Amino acid sequence: MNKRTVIIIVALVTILCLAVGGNLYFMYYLNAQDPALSSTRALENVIRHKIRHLKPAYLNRNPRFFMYRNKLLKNYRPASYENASVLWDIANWWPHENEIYPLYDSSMGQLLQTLRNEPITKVNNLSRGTQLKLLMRLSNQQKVIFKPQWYPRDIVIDGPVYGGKDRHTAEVYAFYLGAVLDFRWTPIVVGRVVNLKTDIYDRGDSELQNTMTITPGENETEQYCLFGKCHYCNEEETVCGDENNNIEGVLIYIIPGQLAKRRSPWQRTYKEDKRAPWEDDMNYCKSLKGKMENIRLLDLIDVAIFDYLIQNGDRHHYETREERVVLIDNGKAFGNPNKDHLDILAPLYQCCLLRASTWERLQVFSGGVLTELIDRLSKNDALYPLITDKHKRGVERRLLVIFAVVEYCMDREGEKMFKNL
Ligand SMILES: Nc1ncnc2c1ncn2[C@@H]1O[C@H](COP(=O)(O)OP(=O)(O)OP(=O)(O)O)[C@@H](O)[C@H]1O
Ligand SMILES: [Mn+2]
Repeated sequence: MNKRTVIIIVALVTILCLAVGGNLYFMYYLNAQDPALSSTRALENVIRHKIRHLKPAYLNRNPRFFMYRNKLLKNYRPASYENASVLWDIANWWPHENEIYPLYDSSMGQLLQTLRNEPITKVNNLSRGTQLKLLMRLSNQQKVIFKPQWYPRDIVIDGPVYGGKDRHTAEVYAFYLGAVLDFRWTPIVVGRVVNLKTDIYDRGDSELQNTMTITPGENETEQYCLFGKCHYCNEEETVCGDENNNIEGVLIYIIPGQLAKRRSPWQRTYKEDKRAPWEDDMNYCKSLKGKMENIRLLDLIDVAIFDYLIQNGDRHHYETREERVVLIDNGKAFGNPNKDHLDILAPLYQCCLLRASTWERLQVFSGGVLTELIDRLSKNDALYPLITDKHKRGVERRLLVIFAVVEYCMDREGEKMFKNL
C-alpha cells in the first residue's frame, strides 16, 4: 500500500465514523425527546397526510350552502328604523341560555343600524379585563363596550399565539363567523369610526379625560390620544386618530343577564419555559370526561373550532350564561395569517367528540364559501373589509385542517364521536 492510498483510506474511515456518529447522535436525540411531544408531532404528520388526501366533498362547494346564504344575507341587510329604544328592548329580550340572538329575525338589520348611527352620549373608562376598553352610552340609553384600533389590518404579530394587543376587527369578524356557523353565542358587534375629541373626550367624565393626552398638531389643530384605565394601560401606550382625530373601533353589545367566568381546562401557562399539562398529555381529555358535563365539553370543542379558525389562542377563561358557554372576548385573533397553531384544536383531537350539528354545518360552507359569505355579510360594516385576503386564505386553510382532524377522529372513534346534545 502506498502512502497516498493509506491517507485516502484514513480519510474515508473518518468521514464514515463522523456520519454514523452523527446519525447515532441524531437517533439518540429522537429517542430522548419527550414521548408526549413526539406524539403531538405524530398527530401533525397524520393531519398533514390526511389533508393531502381529503375527499373532494371537503374541497368543493356544497350546493346546500345557497339556502343558508340567501337567508343570512337577507337577515343581515341593513334596514331603517324609527325608534332605537324599541330595538334595544327587543335585543335585550333575545338572549336565552347562551343564544344571544335568533337565527332569523327582521329586527337584526335594524339593530345593526342603531349601533352604527345612534349618537354616543356618554363615555367612561371600563377597567374590567386587562385591555383598554370604554363603556359608551348610545342615545342616553343603551350601554355598549368600545374597543379601539391598535394595529393596521396587515400587521403580522410575531411571538406567542397570545401576543400583542387586541385586533379590533376580529370582534366583528367573530360576530359574523358565529352567525354563519350557528354559534350565536357571541355579542352583536359593529365597527364604527368615532372621533376622539367630539365623541369621546367631549362626552367623557373627568376620569376618562385624565387618561387622554392633547398635543398641538399642525395648523393649530390638536391631537387627541387615549391610554385609558386598565391592567395593561399606561401613558406610553396610547391610541390616536387620524389628522381629524377619527379612529376605528368596535361597539360590542352588552349581553344581558349574569355571566360566570371559569378557568379553561386548556389554559396556557403564559410562560415560554413552562408547559401546561394538556400540552404534553394526549390522554388529557380522559381526566375531564368524568369531571365535566358532556354538554360543557361539547361547547368547549365548538369554541376550539371557532378559535382555531380565527387563531385566538388566548381563551384562558371562558364565560357561561345559564350554564352554557358564550364567546366573549375575541380580539386576540388574526395575529399571523401564515401561522396555524394546531394546539388550539386540542379539545377536538384530544377528546374526539363533536356536536353532530356543528359537523353538519361546517360541511355546508366548504370550498371557499365560508370566507366569501362572511365577506358579503360584513359589506355594510364601517370597517369593511374586516381582514386581509391573506387572513381569509388562512381561515379557509384551517377549515381543511378541521376536516382532517375530524377524519382522524373518525378513524379512531367512528361515528360515535358525533353527539346530539
Ligand atoms: N359583550 C359583553 N357583554 C357582557 N359582558 C361583557 C361583554 N364583553 C365583556 N364583558 C365583561 O367584561 C369582561 C372583560 O372583557 P374582555 O374579556 O373582552 O376584556 P379583556 O381585557 O380582553 O380581558 P382579559 O384580559 O381577561 O382577556 C369580561 O370578562 C366580561 O365579564
Ligand atoms: Mn382578552
